[in-house]
Amino acid sequence: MKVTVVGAGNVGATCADVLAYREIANEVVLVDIKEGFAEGKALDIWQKAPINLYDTRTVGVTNDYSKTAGSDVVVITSGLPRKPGMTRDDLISTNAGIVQSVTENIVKHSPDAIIIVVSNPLDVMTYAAHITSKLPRTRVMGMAGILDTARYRAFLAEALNVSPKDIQAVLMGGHGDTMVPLPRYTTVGGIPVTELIGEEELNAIVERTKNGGGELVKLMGTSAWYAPGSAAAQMVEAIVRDQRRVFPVCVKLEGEYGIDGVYLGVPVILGKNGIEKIIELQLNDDEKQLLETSRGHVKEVMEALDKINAAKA
Ligand SMILES: NC(=O)c1ccc[n+]([C@@H]2O[C@H](COP(=O)([O-])OP(=O)(O)OC[C@H]3O[C@@H](n4cnc5c(N)ncnc54)[C@H](O)[C@@H]3O)[C@@H](O)[C@H]2O)c1
Ligand SMILES: O=C(O)C[C@H](O)C(=O)O
Repeated sequence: MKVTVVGAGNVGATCADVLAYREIANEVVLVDIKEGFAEGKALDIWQKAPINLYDTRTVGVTNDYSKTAGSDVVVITSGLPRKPGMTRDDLISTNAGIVQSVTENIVKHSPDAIIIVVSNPLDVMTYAAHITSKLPRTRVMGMAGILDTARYRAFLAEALNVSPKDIQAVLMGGHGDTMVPLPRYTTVGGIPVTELIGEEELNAIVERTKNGGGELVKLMGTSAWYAPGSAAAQMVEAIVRDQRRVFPVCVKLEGEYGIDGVYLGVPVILGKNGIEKIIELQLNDDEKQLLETSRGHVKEVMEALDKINAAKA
């Protein structure tokens, strides 16, 4: 299995490293626009192989997509991260240009690839990659839900003083302030979370989760990478090993949840064909309302992208 990761910065290099040391792919190609940068990162990861004992070959290239040819999965992390005081949506005009040109190159050299978008604003960059690639929606998806759910699970594990391994949760909607954590679908070792934690504390955790990316941007001056890079690698693993994992993933909705033509995080089954199935939960009225708010926000940013593209055309 061959996996390309575009963008050898914080998230891309972390993702490549996880793919390598966990031997999720046989070959990982890292691509960056900065001269020598991807080559350096790939060499560093390869030099770790004798220490951490793995065989995955890592190759770095500067903007040379011929080396990515025949990739089974491509992860797009190229683009600016936000700085303190910015929203993810502030990145739209710069990152749309980058994601669209990268997608053209990917599809030219790997027409059968499955594409996982990580660049922000996530839902709209998934839209950008999808319309540029012209691939079926099952093969172009965005990573955010695994990360947002992991933050929620990590905060819950801390509050309950239990292993994060035992916390199962699902979260829906856009990757931003309007994301929709679902306490009704959160369990701790099979026990509904609401039996273990008070409403006020749970609400505080939900709010912290919604602001999870911003909390890290404030602390570090740039956005997160360990959890995001690992989350993207987990999606790659589900695909290349045909694991049929159930994850929240950003995908174009075509009637599911009563939503058409908007890219939102929903629970899916992820396997060798990409999105094998979209799972439709029976949401209650409050949850439906939250999802509708999220849909409205993502739709607005999608329209902003349409305007940017129309102005360029
Ligand atoms: N979806 C998520 O949950 C999530 C999580 C974290 C970060 N992100 C997003 O991922 C993106 C990357 O974040 P980062 O922290 O790795 O940033 P970074 O600045 O460390 O790395 C980005 C890399 O992209 C490269 N790049 C820029 N234009 C390129 C092009 N045309 N072709 C190839 N490479 C190009 C840059 O040279 C840089 O090395 C940001 O947009 C960030 O907001 C998303
Ligand atoms: O917060 C960001 O800008 C990066 C990413 O979307 C995250 O949630 O960590």
